Amino acid sequence: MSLEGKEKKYRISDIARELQVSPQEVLRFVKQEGGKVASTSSMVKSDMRELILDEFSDEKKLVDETRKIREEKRQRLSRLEEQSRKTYEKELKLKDTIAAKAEAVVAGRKETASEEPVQKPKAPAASPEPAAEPAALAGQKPTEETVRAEQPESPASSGETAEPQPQEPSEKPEKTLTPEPAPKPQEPSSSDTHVTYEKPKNIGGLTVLGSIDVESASRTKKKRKKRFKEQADELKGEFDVPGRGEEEGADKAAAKKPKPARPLEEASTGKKKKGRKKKKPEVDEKVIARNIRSTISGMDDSGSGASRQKFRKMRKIEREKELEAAEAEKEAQRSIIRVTEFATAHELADLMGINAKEIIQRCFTLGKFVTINQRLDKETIELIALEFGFEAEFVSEVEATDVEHLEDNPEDMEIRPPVVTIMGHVDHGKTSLLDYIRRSNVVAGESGGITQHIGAYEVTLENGRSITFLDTPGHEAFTAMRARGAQVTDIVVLVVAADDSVMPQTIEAINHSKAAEVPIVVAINKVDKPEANTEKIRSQLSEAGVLVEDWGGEYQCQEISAKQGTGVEELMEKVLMEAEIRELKANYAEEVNARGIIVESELDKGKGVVSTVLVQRGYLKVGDPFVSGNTMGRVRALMDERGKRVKKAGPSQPVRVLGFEDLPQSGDEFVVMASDKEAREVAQKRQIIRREHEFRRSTRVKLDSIARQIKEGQVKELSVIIKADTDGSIQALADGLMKIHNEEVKVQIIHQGVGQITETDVLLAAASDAIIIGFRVRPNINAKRLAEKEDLDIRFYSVIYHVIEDIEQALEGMLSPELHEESIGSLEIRQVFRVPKIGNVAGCYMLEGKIFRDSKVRLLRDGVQIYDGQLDSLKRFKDDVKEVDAGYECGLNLKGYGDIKVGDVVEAYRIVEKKRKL
Ligand SMILES: Nc1nc2c(ncn2[C@@H]2O[C@H](COP(=O)(O)OP(=O)(O)OP(=O)(O)O)[C@@H](O)[C@H]2O)c(=O)[nH]1
Repeated sequence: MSLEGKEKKYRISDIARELQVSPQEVLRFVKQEGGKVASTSSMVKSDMRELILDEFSDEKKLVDETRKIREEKRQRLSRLEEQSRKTYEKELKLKDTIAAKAEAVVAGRKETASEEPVQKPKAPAASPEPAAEPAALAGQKPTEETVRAEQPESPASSGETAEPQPQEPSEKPEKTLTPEPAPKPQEPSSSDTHVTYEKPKNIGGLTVLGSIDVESASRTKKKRKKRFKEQADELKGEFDVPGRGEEEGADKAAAKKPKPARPLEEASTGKKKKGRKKKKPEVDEKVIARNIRSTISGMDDSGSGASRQKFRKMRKIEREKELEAAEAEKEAQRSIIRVTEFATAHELADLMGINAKEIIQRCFTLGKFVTINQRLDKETIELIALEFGFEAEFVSEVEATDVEHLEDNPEDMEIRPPVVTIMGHVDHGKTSLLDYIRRSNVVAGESGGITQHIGAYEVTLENGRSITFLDTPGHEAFTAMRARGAQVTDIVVLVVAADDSVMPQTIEAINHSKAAEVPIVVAINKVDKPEANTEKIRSQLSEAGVLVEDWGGEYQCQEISAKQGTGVEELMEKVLMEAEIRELKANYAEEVNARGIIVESELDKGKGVVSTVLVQRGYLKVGDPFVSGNTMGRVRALMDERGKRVKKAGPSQPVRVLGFEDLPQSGDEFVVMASDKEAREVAQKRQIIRREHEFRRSTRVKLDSIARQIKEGQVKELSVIIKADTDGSIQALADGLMKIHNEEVKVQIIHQGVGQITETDVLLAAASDAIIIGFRVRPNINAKRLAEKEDLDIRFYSVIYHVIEDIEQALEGMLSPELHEESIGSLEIRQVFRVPKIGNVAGCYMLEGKIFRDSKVRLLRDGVQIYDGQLDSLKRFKDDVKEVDAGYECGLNLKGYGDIKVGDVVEAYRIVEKKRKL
């Protein structure tokens, strides 16, 4: 009674097994439904079980269908086995009979009767028909046995045994066997001793235990035989695997061949009926086992679920191999130290597991004096590491301070939604596809809140499964992320317009996906257009190395119309199928520290830094302290793409995060730390290293430090911008520069032009890390300021030989102390007075700096130098003065030069000697 009252309970893992889904998935669902369960071995009541079955109804259907198919196949197979078993039994019985008869014939008669039975069995053995008989003529069985006991041959089979029967009894065989001589001659057509068939009729000796209507029985038998043969052929065809069929055939032949030999031996020796019987099952088992194996493997090949299983198996093996390789690499990596440039002696010592003193001593022997906290340059680090038997691998600050990746507990790993990027050529419909998916799945299904662009969004399909799309169409974003070491995309949907063709960007997308080893699902778009030619696209794709499934390849392909929405659902199914094959999993444990990747960041006026984080591990929760790139923070708020606040976000879920101290970059890793303190420590460490880099590494190529930069491998070519007063000067300079030979570095002129140095020249130089050579030209004021700000090297020359010499020496690191021109002030000529005896006098306004009476000056017209010399006089009103400051007017005239015009600029400069920096 109490048992009846007790409701039946089911274990979660059993239900999961039944549904062939992950127990964790079921557990999660039960928890979602409010079930109080602790683990996958917890029990649930039948109503919960119903709920689970309901939730996983698709999976259940699939499982049921697979089971049904398997069951059918198994039944057919066992039928076949049964038939073949019976056939063998029959054959062997027949052989016994024949052998016995042969003995009798040898004993009782003359002739070559002993040969006949040997060949005859061959015929029945070749055809499995008799197997149908026992089933059909069950009533005969006892007859067979009884007869065998007395005179084994005759009743053994009503059909085939008819041949030997006539050898002994003459009465019955005639009745029973009259219809048989007809079929017999057909069977042993290969035999050479058919003649003897006629004779057996006279051989009597059978004991009749009962009579049967052989004619009708044989008709039915024949029919059945025929039917069975057809069935067997059909099944054979169905189960046969190329190559296996032959094997099996060979097996059968092998199994059959010895049989005729046995009766022959035995017939001649006339013994061992028992022994023969004992051997029978042995042969049968082997053949059957082989049949089963080949049939099952045939089933495996044909089953769609099985191919997935196969793939999983392959993946498992692959993963094991990867693991082994990783282990081997780990071993090899033990002698490699990952160090940032400009690490301190102390840090380096820590990394190598030695005392900092040893490093200081070693540096001393190398002629370098360093202190424990002194930062070492790349070259020194490499040298010291080598001295201690290590190889230095230089890493970025983020890599160096990478937060330890903790192992995931396999129990916490659950299937996660795939992350998809849509790629394709311009105008092939990427945005339209994204829009359609979004419209049909997101907006429609949700109420309230305006969907914002957050760089990624999750779509839940009708079947309840989700896909996360990275809303950054195009391979640039994909590649940019990858360049930062972030592999976020699981699957690429490659959109190709059916009314166009495979285009350069399509090829690029394919190459990028392949390089990243990301699977591609092809979407042939715009099939609604009359000019759409999908076959052409398939062919072009195959040429581009993407052979689609319909053409026998491995890439799934779906024809769609992003505009009308046709095929989009199927496309999503294919994406999910691809994801399923890949078994994308993530750690769903509540207690692990979440990790993710920054997809996008922006500075919001009201909210501060807002970043979209794609969670990859664990649950990101409000209040979590984190570090991301060089910044850190504490999660102040989490929002979905509709701006709705959420409390947490799990794997593959994109979420807007508030609480960053600074703007992180997309592709930066986002790691939740145990405490604010730890987060701050890591972030600060990264910031220090970054600052040090910026400080230590001169980003600009400078002529006086180029040799060092070449040595450090930072510079492989010296880019030069030439600005000169005339075309002739440019040609002469360019020719001279191109002749400079240096093994490690080559000179490349990236731009040349006549006229003053402008802001554009400076910007170009800044962007391409070039130096500017001004040959008898000067920069305008803006260009000058920009060059100062950008810390750009602009060199001024008036003699071609000096340019070539300087560059040659610079490349060799032998640049002599530089005679550097320092501009001290500039004036603009606003009036020109003609003074008798003196010549032209300029009325000027001091624009900037100062001018001294003994200053060297050059006259510039439109930035081009037209005179270089000295002042003849410098006056304020009528008085001679020694200097004039900015903002004042003055009068001056140039020594020996009177061709001055309003608007010309007089630049005062001095030559200073600057030591070469190396
Ligand atoms: N007839 C038809 N037109 C489509 C289809 N899909 C996209 N289009 C049209 O093709 C044009 C380009 O589509 P987009 O979605 O902007 O293409 P895209 O690849 O995102 O283009 P970019 O963002 O410039 O790279 C638009 O005018 C769409 O209306 C479709 O399935 N059928």
